[in-house]
Parts: sequence; structure tokens; C-alpha cells
Amino acid sequence: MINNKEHMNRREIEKKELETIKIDGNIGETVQNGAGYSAPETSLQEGRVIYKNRGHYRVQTSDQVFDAVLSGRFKYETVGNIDFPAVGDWVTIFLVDGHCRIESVKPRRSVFVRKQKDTGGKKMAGGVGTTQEQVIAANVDKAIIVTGLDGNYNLKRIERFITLAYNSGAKPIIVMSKRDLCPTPEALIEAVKAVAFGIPVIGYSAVTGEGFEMLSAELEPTDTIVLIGSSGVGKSTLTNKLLSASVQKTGETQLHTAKGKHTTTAAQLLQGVNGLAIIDTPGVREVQLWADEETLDQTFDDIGALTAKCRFNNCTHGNEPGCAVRAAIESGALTEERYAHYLKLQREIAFLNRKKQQLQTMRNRKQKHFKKR
Ligand SMILES: Nc1nc2c(ncn2[C@@H]2O[C@H](COP(=O)(O)OP(=O)(O)OP(=O)(O)O)[C@@H](O)[C@H]2O)c(=O)[nH]1
Ligand SMILES: [Zn+2]
Repeated sequence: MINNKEHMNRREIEKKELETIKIDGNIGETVQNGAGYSAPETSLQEGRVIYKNRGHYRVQTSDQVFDAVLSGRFKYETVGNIDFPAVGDWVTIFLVDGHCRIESVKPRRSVFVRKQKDTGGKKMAGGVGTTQEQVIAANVDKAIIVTGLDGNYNLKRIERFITLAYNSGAKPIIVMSKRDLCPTPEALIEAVKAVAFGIPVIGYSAVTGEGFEMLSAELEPTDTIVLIGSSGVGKSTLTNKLLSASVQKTGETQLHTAKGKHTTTAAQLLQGVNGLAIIDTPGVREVQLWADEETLDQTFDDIGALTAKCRFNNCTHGNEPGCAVRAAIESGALTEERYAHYLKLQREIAFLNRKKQQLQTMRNRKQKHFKKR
């Protein structure tokens, strides 16, 4: 039903567009013809993508939010996923009677790209052995790396996050949260400063508010930011604080997309009136997962090399004959401790992957439910 209606609308729109162009060839003008027929109002505008879910987009202009679809040229002319609009992108939109179509993506000043290894299990456009690139967030100015002072503390992971931020073009800022739970945070903060040359490192507590001023001083009102870090470190708490703080600064105008508590809105780019924008997409939430996967691959490349020498492709390094990993442990070439560390990280990643899949299933169910109505 819905699809049919949409289809009809699109055909009508296209017909009307043609008529408009025939009438005067000028976009943005309403023309009356002799029969009293009022040609549709059309205009080209600029906006920002604040929501994306598969082919469904939402675009915010200076004064409105539109549901948007992609123009046909994206289907036929783009080469890879990377060319499709992502949350944070500035786009040109074509409006016909309130219907919005994304025409083009403006050049990005920074971009978080997720490279997904093609396992060969799923058929992807690039074919087996290639990597698929997907834009997680675009035009991010600053990446706030959040890490807890209460024990969730891993220098290697922080280094990965820093690299991710630099690769994207965003400027990293490190927030060490839950300062109130750590009686002597100085040594930990110093250790992080040692791996984070020149990057601001801020001890922060959501409970006492300590460090918030220092963080605010690092941000411009026009910044677009992402918060990355492990689960439970306080990203949501800080997001809400940043959004409401930015609202308080100007106070009077209405928020377009967020009302302080960001969990209640469907938008993925949350914006305070004075301009500060926070991108919080499912993809951004998974940044931890890919940072960890990369850490596992890079830090334990020796174990990866051994695994390749195991007799069986799917060796679990348990009781299988011809296991190169167990042989290395027995010969002392690989320490038990290092292998245990590897297994621990691998388990954490598997856990996060399961969590991610559960979330995806839940999202799919919700969507099915939504479509039925
Ligand atoms: N004591 C203390 N608790 C905090 C602080 N910041 C956050 N918390 C608490 O830590 C818990 C987790 O915080 P969240 O903001 O949900 O963490 P998150 O990083 O968004 O977690 P995910 O949504 O799982 O990614 C909540 O119970 C917060 O109230 C802090 O500075 N001090
Ligand atoms: Zn093995």
C-alpha cells in the first residue's frame, strides 16, 4: 500500500517537474498557467543529513527537517558505498511540493570510514577478498575519546582511537571520565598524555562537574563532534550534558532535533541551537568494536601467522593435531600469558559482536512491525 502510494507520488512529481521546466525552465518559481493550474513549488536548497537508515534519509535545512530520498543518479552513477550520503554530510536537495530528494553531496572536510573485510561469506559488490568502505560519519571536527578512570583503562585502545580520529581528519580530545571514582587520577592522566602527544587530556566527572569547563574551552560552538569509547564509560551522560549546555548558552530558540535527552529522538545528528552538533549513529557506537578488531590483528600478528600454519583452517588450538599455536606455546616461542591476553580480547570482541547482532535483530523486528502498520 505505502509503496504504491510513494510510487504514485514520485511519478506525479516527475510529471510535474517536467511541466515546470516546460513552462519556464526556472527552478524556484511558481508559475500560473491559463487554466489556473498552479505549477508545483520547486527549489534547490542546502541541508545536512541528520538521519540515515538504509535508503531513508532526513535532511535539515536552516529552518526545516525533511524526509528525503536519493535522486536516481546515486543508483546509476556512484561507484562505491563511500559516495552515498552519510550522517553529517552537507547536501544539495531538490524540493517539489515539500518532497525532498538528495541531489548531491558536498565535498567532505573529514570522514570516518569503516573498512569491512569481505569474508566471502556474504556476496558483496566488491567480490571476495576486497574491502568494503562505509562512511560512518562525515564532517566531524572533533572526536572525543572517552575512557573511564575507574578501571576501564587501556592505553593500546586509546592509541587505536587516536589513530582512528587522525585518519578521519577529526581532531582528537581525550576525556578521562568518572574522575570522582578515582582518588589519584594524576598518574593515569600522565600515562595517557605520554601516548597522546599534544592532544588535550581532560579528567572529567559528571558527578562533580570537574573538567567540564576545560572541555568546553576545547570546543567551538560550530563544531560537529563524535564521542567514542567503550560501553559504560559515560558517553551518553556527557552527550546529554554537552547538548543541554549548548542549549543553555543561547536559551531562547527552539531545538530542531534534540530536546536534551538524546535517546528520545530518532535523529542521529543531535544539534544544539548554537550550532554544536553531536553525531551518534549505530556505526559510531560500533567504533569500539572495529578499534578492537584492528588492535587484535595488529598487536597479535604473530599469533595470526601461527594460526595460518595450523593443519586445519578452522583450528581452535585445542586438541587438534598439527596445531602451530600450541606447538609454539610448548616450545616457549609464544608465552602462555600473551596467548591468554589474545584470547581475552578475542572473547570481548565476540561478546560485542553478539551484542551488536542482538541490537540489529531488535531493530529489524521494530522495523517490520512499523511497516505492517
Ligand atoms: N560516578 C560517575 N558515574 C558516571 C560518570 N559518568 C557516567 N556515569 C555513570 O556511568 C554509567 C554509564 O554511563 P553512560 O553515559 O550510559 O555510558 P555510555 O558510554 O554511554 O555507555 P553505552 O551506552 O553502553 O555505550 C551510568 O550509570 C552513568 O550514570 C561520572 O563521571 N562519574
Ligand atoms: Zn591451532
